[in-house]
Amino acid sequence: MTKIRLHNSRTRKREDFTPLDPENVRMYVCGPTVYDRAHLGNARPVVVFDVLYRLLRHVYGADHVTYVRNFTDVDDKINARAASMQADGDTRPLNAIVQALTDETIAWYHADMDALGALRPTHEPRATQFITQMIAMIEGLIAKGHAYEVSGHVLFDVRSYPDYGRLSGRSVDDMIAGARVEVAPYKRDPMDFVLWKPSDAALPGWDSPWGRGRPGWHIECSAMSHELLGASFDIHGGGIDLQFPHHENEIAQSCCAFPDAGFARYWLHNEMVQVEGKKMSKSLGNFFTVRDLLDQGIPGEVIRYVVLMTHYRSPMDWTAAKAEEAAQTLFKWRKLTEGVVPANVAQESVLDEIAGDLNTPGALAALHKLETQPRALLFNARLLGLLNDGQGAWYSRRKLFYAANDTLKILLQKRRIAKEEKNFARADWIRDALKKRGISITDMPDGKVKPQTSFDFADAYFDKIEQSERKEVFGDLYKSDGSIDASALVDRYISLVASELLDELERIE
Ligand SMILES: Nc1ncnc2c1ncn2[C@@H]1O[C@H](COP(=O)(O)OP(=O)(O)OP(=O)(O)O)[C@@H](O)[C@H]1O
Ligand SMILES: [Zn+2]
Repeated sequence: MTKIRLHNSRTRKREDFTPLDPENVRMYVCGPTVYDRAHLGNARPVVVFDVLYRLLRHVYGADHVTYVRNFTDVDDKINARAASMQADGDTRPLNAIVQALTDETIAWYHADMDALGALRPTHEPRATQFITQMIAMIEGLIAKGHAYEVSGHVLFDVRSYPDYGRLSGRSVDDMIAGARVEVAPYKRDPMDFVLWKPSDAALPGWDSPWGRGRPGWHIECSAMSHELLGASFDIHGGGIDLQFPHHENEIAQSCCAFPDAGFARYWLHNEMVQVEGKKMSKSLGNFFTVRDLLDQGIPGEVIRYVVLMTHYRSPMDWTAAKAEEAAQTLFKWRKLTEGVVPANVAQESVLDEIAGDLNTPGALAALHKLETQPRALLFNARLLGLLNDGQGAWYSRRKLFYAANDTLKILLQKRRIAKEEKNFARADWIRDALKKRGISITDMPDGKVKPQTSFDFADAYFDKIEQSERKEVFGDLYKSDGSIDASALVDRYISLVASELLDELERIE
């Protein structure tokens, strides 16, 4: 069996991975707070843990892995967004806005992450569906002396858990000094964090022993992982920005609620997507969404490849050069594997890299060496979630486009040959047919031919094409604002005319 080795943030060591139960390997990853489109940073853990999920499925069998990734659909950031929508004129009650906002954001998230070739996790619990379990867990923590109620709030008492801070390797006093902790008069210790807080009538809220209120963020993950994976499970993942305080707090809650269980055994954290050295984040406003990239015509598979180019424990950034390199490689690989039946064997060179703490750049390098074996290339690329069926539409479009480019070359070559053969009627037919469609060709001194047209012809052509067909013919040219570059449109127009004329030539000959 393939030996999986993972860097465990908790021990700060690379460890052999042995699941509690190989029949049911269990992983929990913190999912998004749903009030906005996912940015590229949010997509990174999705891709990273999808690679791990695929690896576990490969090694233990697809039916022997349970992967849970939650949706945080109750949160002050969601309430704030809903309130600002109300301020902007949305007349619905706040609760209705929150419901619509979270539903819509989840649908976007699914569409965007599907486009990246990420498998849907086994369970995608919404926090609001597990309020009962959260309340029960909080009651248990109070009963054991790990939490206390003050004026409608329930707080976790960090001093009651001596291991608090172990995950991030800090003492409580260091954390107080370094962190921006909310100081509140009702806290016994500034590090104590909220398990439950009161909601006024307008805000989402649930009845509880402490009055109508809502859960804190951290308790959501403790309750949902316990409900769906049990008190002990194998892997817990998320971005490094969650290590403290979120994961520290999850550990404190779960280990105090179920002291005989171990909670999560392997902790994995992905490093951040950065923009000019800073974490990409909504609050800094330095982000672009996955949807922005897709709308620019960058295929999801290319975005995924760019993410895989960097090891998950190193910071990464997005550059146009990387996207270009990814697109060229994937175009080549799709071409090599067109119509090929995948070999059903994982290549050690690829698998060892993935199993060695998810060394995806190493795995990509190993895939390059498989280019002479298309069947192996296809199977092993799919271990990384690349070259999936149903994700190659961009390839077909691009191929069509290249083919259209080729047809222009072929057409002009036919004209050159006709001239050489003194078949001037044919050479003139080509020139005149192009001219009729607004494309003039100039013979350059170096023997090359330069096609030229005015934008008006391209534009008229565009207008003539049925709305429903436009996506097929011009889909890859649209920019994120919905417009098409004039020069891209003109180039495409010339290519399309050339292929039409080639067809016509074939018919009349
Ligand atoms: N720049 C980033 N790079 C990598 N992962 C990130 C980045 N920003 C957020 N994440 C991860 O995305 C996942 C979803 O997190 P969440 O929805 O809480 O993001 P967020 O906190 O709303 O984003 P932001 O930090 O932009 O406000 C988490 O696992 C988090 O660690
Ligand atoms: Zn979490």
